[in-house]
Amino acid sequence: MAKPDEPNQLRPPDGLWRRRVASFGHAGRGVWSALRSEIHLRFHALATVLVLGLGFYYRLGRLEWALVALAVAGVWTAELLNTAIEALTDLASPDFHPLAGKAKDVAAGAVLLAAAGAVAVGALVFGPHLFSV
Ligand SMILES: Nc1ncnc2c1ncn2[C@@H]1O[C@H](COP(=O)(O)OP(=O)(O)OP(=O)(O)O)[C@@H](O)[C@H]1O
Repeated sequence: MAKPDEPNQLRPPDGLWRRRVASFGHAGRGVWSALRSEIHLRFHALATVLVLGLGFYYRLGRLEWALVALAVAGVWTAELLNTAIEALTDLASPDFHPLAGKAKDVAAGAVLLAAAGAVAVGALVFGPHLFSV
């Protein structure tokens, strides 16, 4: 245990804490701004609420929740990165450029893959609950 007159190695300086808290604020602002500008994200928010509701209704097990959480987080992550890449692409290349198109297409492809994975997880996790008699 650190003595009172010794600097505590485990505790970052105050400025660092402030910056960490500020980073959370920036991240939250990013999600909020993407939610406001992207209709797809609002759809994901609705789908997330529905999936969480279904999960509680069917009393999913721990592993099932883990899979659902990963699938939901995967789609949100892909969609937020896609939004960021679209914004950067529009900034860097407002005019038509094949590379700008490629960047946007690849980012959109990531969303498509994440969404396909989430659909598969949803079918495998909720299917047996929905169709069991
Ligand atoms: N600057 C550009 N240069 C070349 N192709 C582009 C450019 N901007 C967009 N594109 C092409 O048009 C497609 C659609 O781009 P857009 O910016 O409208 O995104 P989007 O798919 O409509 O996404 P969102 O609906 O989330 O805004 C891109 O995937 C890309 O193929």
